[in-house]
Amino acid sequence: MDNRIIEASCHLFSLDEVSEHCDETSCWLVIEDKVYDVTKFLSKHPGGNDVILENAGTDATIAFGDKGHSKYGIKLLEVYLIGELIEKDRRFKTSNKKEP
Ligand code: HEM
Repeated sequence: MDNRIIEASCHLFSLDEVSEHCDETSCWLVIEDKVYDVTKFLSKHPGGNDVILENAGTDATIAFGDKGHSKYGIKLLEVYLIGELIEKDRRFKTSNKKEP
């Protein structure tokens, strides 16, 4: 298990906080209640930065899932994981993490 991921998952954010990171200077996405900072990935995205920026600061679960990303694409998300949503903003309710 990757310690970096465990540590990153301890950070809890609200959707409001995520929504402040909505452009190329700071671009966060929510996918299945996890929060990703993909700012550094924008210029590397094979699908271009526009499609990510259109979803910047929002829950991009559907947008990401709709494009049929490969296993590699899904795995790559882990690199950009910074935390997860607070309980009240979760849609998937899969986390056991307690809020501080
Ligand atoms: C809402 C967000 C996103 C949208 C709408 C989106 C859309 C797309 C589209 C349309 C392609 C196809 C490009 C082509 O074939 O010309 C693509 C490819 C790809 N995307 Fe995304 N993407 C999103 C976020 C991400 C994120 C966050 C990652 C990883 C950190 C990622 C990783 C990849 C990879 C690796 C490919 C190449 C094909 C594959 O391996 O699946 N994408 N994306």
